[in-house]
Amino acid sequence: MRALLITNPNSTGQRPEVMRQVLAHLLPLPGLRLKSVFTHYPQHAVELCAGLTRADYDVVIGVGGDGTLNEIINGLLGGDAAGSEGAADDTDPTRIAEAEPGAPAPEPAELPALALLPTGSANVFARALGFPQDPVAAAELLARLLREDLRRTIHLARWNGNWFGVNAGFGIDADVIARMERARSRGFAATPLLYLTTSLLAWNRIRRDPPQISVRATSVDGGEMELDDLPLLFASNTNPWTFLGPLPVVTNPANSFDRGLGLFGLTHLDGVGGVAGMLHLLGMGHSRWFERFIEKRTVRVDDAADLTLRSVRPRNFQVDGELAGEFDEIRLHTVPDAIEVFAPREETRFSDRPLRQVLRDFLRWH
Ligand SMILES: Nc1ncnc2c1ncn2[C@@H]1O[C@H](COP(=O)(O)OP(=O)(O)OP(=O)(O)O)[C@@H](O)[C@H]1O
Repeated sequence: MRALLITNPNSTGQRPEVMRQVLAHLLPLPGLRLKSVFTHYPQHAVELCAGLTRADYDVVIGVGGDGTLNEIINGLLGGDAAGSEGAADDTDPTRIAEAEPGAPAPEPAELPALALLPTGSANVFARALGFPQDPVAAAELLARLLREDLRRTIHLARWNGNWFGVNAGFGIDADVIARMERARSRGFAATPLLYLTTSLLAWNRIRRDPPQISVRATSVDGGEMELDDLPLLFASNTNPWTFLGPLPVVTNPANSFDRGLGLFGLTHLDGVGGVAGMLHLLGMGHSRWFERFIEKRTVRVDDAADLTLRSVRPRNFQVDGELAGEFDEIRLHTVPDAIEVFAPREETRFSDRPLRQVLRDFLRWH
């Protein structure tokens, strides 16, 4: 088996000692021919993966966080990375509405399969696939998956021709990422506690100045939905949508890598309903009575094929945890069976954890 290991030295948990232990699990695999490279700058992983086929490598193993994953899938599947870079100043809705949805995706069997070892801060993709947060434990699991050739094909998603694996949206998620990037540039570590504090500040800000997002969604079975003036809206390819340390933010419990995009929104942020919505986002309140209570205040689609999000004015837009620029209109769609991944077969059902377990995990993490 020929493997390309792409390591992002800038990812939060990357250390030489971690790499040594990761390689100690992978190198003894019989028949493995491993080439190891480091990324030298943002978007380098896109260049490293562009045009690779199964004839070059059987598997590309990313060592990094969700940003590294995003670059690898855009390289392998042919995303328009230049388009996302240039998007920062492009807020002309006409141009975006007419944007090409992107070149057709290659067949999964023609591409190297994908694997990811989590050395980022959130690592939503790797953890939602069932990998442990610790990269060395994840490498041990990956070694077994490679040895037994345990792979599955998963859905990915596109935005204006580019690809994403985890989530995308404009609103509070993008604002939190913008604030986190500012904090990191000032030398603060991207700890879960900083994420939590930043999220609460951003929540307070959008309560005072709600973004007014409208959405048009078509589900895989052809159903349609149109809503306006939502203060909060997320689109996700994974379940959970994100993690705050051990705390999974579960927006769409029925969502998975085998279904269309999940869409989750809140209609109001104020009052008891607003607090309930926030608790729900923090992984609490998946009991039947709580679900019924917030049902009237939430918008949820678990299997969306196509989505158009609009904001009354240009807002930060985030993709897989990285800022992609400011937009007032974005088109997203799901691509079924887009890529093979080495991952455990069994689904991880984060939303089934009882409240006691959620609280225990949260306290242990502190
Ligand atoms: N050599 C490098 N120097 C600086 N930045 C890099 C380098 N290689 C990759 N990058 C950039 O680092 C950014 C962050 O990477 P990544 O998302 O993998 O880690 P993270 O932010 O720690 O994790 P997570 O997204 O899971 O929170 C990516 O946007 C990527 O473009």
